Parts: sequence; C-alpha cells; structure tokens
Amino acid sequence: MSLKLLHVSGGYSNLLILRDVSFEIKKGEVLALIGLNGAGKSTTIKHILGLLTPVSGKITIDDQTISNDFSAYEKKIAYVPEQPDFYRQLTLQEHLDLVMEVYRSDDDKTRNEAKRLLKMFRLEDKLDWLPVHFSKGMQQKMMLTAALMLDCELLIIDEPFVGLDPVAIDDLIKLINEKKKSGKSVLMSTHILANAQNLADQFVLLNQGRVQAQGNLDEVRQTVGMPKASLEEIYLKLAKGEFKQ
Ligand SMILES: Nc1ncnc2c1ncn2[C@@H]1O[C@H](COP(=O)(O)OP(=O)(O)OP(=O)(O)O)[C@@H](O)[C@H]1O
Repeated sequence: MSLKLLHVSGGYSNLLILRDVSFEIKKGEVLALIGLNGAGKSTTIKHILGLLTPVSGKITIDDQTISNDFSAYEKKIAYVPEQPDFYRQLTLQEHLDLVMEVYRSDDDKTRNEAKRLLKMFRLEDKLDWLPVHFSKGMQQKMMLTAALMLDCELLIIDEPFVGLDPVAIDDLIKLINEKKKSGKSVLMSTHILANAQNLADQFVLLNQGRVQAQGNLDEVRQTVGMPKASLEEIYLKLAKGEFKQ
C-alpha cells in the first residue's frame, strides 16, 4: 500500500487551510504528522478519509483516488478519531459487530484479534456495557480495538496517546510496531514527540497548513540545520518561528 498526497490544498468551504501539502507513506512505514494546535493535522486526515475534498492536488492509495472506487479506497483505511465517536444505544460488542459488518470482515481472524485487544486493554468483561458509561480512556480503547482488529492496509490515528494510561500507551506502541512489521502503514498525528521520534520512520511538520520540513529524522535535521537535535528541539524551533525556509 502506498498513500500519496500530491500538492494538496484544501479546507472548509471558503476557508483554505492546507496549502500545497505533499507526502507519501509506503508499505510498512509509520508517518507522524506533527504541528501546533490548528496547524492542519486533522484537516489533512479528513482529506485522506474523503470527508473533505481537495481544492487542488490529488490523494491516492495505490494510485487510485477516492473517486475511482470509493468502496475499495475506503476499506483500505481503519481510522481512530481524535474524539471517541460512538452510538449511545449500542454496547461495546455491538459496536465491534457493526464495524466488522461494514468492513465485511466478520471472520474468525478478526474476532480473535478483537478478543486479544480487549484483553490487552482490560475491556474483555465490558462487552455488554454501553460505552457512554466508559471513562474517556476506555472509550479511546474501544475505538482503538475497533480499528486495530481489522486487517486494513492503512491505519490512521488522530492523537493516539491522548487519554490513555501509561500501560495502554506502552501497549499501543507495541501494537503499532506489530502493524508495521506485518507490512501495514500507519499515519498518526501527535503532540507526544518522544513517542513519535521512537515510532515513526517519516515526519511531516506542518505549520499553518504548510509543510515546513519532512523526511526521516536525519533529513528533517538537515532541513533545519540542527544535525544532532531531537524531534522536540526541532519542533520548538519551528513552532517559535526561529526557522525560515
Ligand atoms: N469544521 C471546521 N470548519 C472551519 N474551520 C475548521 C473546522 N475544523 C477545523 N477548522 C480550522 O482549520 C484549522 C486547522 O485545524 P485542525 O483541526 O486541522 O488542526 P490540528 O493541527 O489538528 O490541531 P490540534 O492539534 O488542535 O488538533 C484551524 O484554523 C481550525 O480553526
């Protein structure tokens, strides 16, 4: 699987947010989308998901745009939103069943994977609960289970670590590495830069809807002229406007 954004500009009705954004995620790669609040990370994700349409530029998965084959494009992506999103009247089990139905993946492999994830996230005895009665972290774990149980080529997680306890963060890092090892690709937007630096192969640093630097850590270091800097040091320099291209 390869996801490509080619010179994408876009936003909300008349409000242009993204300007000429280009990047690529290849099979088995983790890409971290990084930027200040309001930089355009979620907006980028909404364009990839097809919830927003670019004003110009192109987004492809395996060289197909969403308009070529909506259903095939959509089924390649599993998505965990920034805010847990669920039906108030459905139980945890019913949510997982619904996702399996939508993705046409109600099979033993998916059910076993769901079981493993629920156990890891300590939710295996909560299948009959309504998620509205869960804590925020438990709701996030439900969303993660629903996405990670699927065998999609591309996993997109908006702020994966927010709201999770340290054990769950550790588990999620392991799960993302598992996806990577099995040849899946992961796009995550995050403010937790130490985790991003450890997990990601590629970084895209967004500022006011534009890509300020991108590539692997060494390439990003070269772009900003900080050969030994951590991702956090680079990010702070960019965020404070101390780097001009
Ligand atoms: N539904 C919307 N309608 C209009 N403008 C929006 C909408 N959602 C976001 N924006 C604007 O788009 C810009 C980018 O927002 P976005 O949510 O993509 O940022 P982000 O990088 O994900 O930020 P955060 O780190 O706070 O989640 C902001 O200026 C925001 O006000």
